[in-house]
Amino acid sequence: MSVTVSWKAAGHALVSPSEMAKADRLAVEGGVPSADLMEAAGRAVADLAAETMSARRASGPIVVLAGPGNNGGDGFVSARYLREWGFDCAVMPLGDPAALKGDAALMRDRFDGPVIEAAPDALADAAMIIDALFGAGLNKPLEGMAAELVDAANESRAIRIAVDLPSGLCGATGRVSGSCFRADATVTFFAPKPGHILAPGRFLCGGQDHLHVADIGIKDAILAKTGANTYLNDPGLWGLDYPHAGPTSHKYVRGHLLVLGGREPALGACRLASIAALRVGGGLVTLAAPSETYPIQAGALTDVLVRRIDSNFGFLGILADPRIAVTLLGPGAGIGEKTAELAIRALESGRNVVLDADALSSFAGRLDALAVQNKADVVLTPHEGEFARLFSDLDPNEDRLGAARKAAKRVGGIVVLKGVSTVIAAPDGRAAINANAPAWLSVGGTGDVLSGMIAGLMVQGMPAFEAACAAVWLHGEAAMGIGPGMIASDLLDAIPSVLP
Ligand SMILES: NC(=O)C1=CN([C@@H]2O[C@H](COP(=O)(O)OP(=O)(O)OC[C@H]3O[C@@H](n4cnc5c(N)ncnc54)[C@H](O)[C@@H]3O)[C@@H](O)[C@H]2O)[C@@H](O)CC1
Ligand SMILES: Nc1ncnc2c1ncn2[C@@H]1O[C@H](COP(=O)(O)OP(=O)(O)O)[C@@H](O)[C@H]1O
Ligand SMILES: [K+]
Repeated sequence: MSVTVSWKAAGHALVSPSEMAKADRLAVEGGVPSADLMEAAGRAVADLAAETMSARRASGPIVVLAGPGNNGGDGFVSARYLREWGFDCAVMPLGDPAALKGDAALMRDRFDGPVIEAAPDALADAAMIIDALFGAGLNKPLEGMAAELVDAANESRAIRIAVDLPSGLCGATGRVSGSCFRADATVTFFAPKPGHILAPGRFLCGGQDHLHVADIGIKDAILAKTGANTYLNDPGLWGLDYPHAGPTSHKYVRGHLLVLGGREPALGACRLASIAALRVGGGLVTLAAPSETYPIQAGALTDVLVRRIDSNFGFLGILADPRIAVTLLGPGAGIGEKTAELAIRALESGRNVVLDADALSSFAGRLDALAVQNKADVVLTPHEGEFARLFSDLDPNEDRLGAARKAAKRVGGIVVLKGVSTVIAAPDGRAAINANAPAWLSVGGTGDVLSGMIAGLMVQGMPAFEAACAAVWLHGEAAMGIGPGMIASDLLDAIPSVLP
């Protein structure tokens, strides 16, 4: 038996179902018979099924649910191998198997084992259920017998394996409407799809350690020809751009960041961001504190330079220092005209700018005010609420990846759409999906730490998209290492342990 490749070893490009269809077409045009692709796909499913039966010491019947398209064809192939290897395996087709076409019909004809009538009750005794109902071709919510079979499978005690995608899950968006197969493990082909990584899809595939990517004979060189520009966020994506300190480093080489100070009640937010920027290697951080908060900030901070500002002019005076390469505005800054004005001036100054929290909300409903001529990079880090205030016509709940991409194009900057599946999108179309963030990050102040980390990497010269991806990944990794009960300031202390 061949062993399927775990997704972590399979590189970090993700292909959408339509890019996958293109890869399939190019492989066939390049001389690979399409039936060979299906044969390899079904074989990989059988490999994982057999390995799982043995690893779990399971015995008993295996039922393959086979849908009306090529996903069903993969199912027939897997059933043939499993019977050849001595397993008690039957195929339960959805609808009339005589209606199968093309390669799927060929694989139906090659299968000479039992074909049983679709009946949810018949799944109760299965030791394993293989879901080959729908994959990339899913185009509407499951209903009728398909939904009943999936619901019965989810309720059964059987081990559940999904072919390509759990049926009901959209491969492009990770969305589910209606029933969806809940897999213990999933085998996909050639490359993972965004839907395997974006929540809730990630959890329905069995989790990241249970997503297997099988080589089915499509050459790696085809990947570039599909136009795929979506990535799993991991160090392979940004490691080469990571700014390591070297013998010639000094604090000015490592960059000087200016952070706009906060107001009541979120006085600590700008401190979290400032310290986070230093923790990722920023050389110097100046916090511009409004005069009424100056004594508090100066008293609370040891490593950050604190300067008093009496008005917007004071901030602009500090910004005039040519050594300041990046400005971060937003954490605790207060929503309103003053903050918006400073953000615009920072953008106009040609500095790289990170806009977070209140600096984003200050542009609610008037995004056009942000569209200033800025030759440098701008990074926006909205959570879903802030995203909705800025981009009311884009719905991340429909298509998180697409919404972040459109937003990035619209503002001409990097958009970091935060949440359980943070998406980092660039105006040139690149996008990364993050998958290492634990749920205990959902506590006040963690977003401030993240924007500080992004600014702290950018100030060292790391390109904006890579800096945002690196910060999001390191932020997740640091949180993972702390565990439940974490608060935002714990992250600051944990950052050094996860730096590359
Ligand atoms: N693209 C490739 O390179 C390869 C694809 N393969 C398999 O082919 C699959 C895609 O095959 P298809 O394009 O035939 O699509 P599917 O087998 O996913 O779906 C088949 C048909 O079901 C219908 N359908 C969709 N959603 C439905 C719903 N909710 N209720 C009822 N009917 C519904 C649609 O008309 C669709 O065309 C992949 O997921 C994968 O398993 C493999 O054979 C290997 C190679
Ligand atoms: N359920 C979750 N799973 C993983 N990460 C989460 C979850 N909820 C929130 N986060 C992360 O926590 C951070 C919260 O940021 P934000 O909402 O801006 O908080 P704050 O403004 O209080 O700092 C973001 O990095 C976000 O991606
Ligand atoms: K499936």
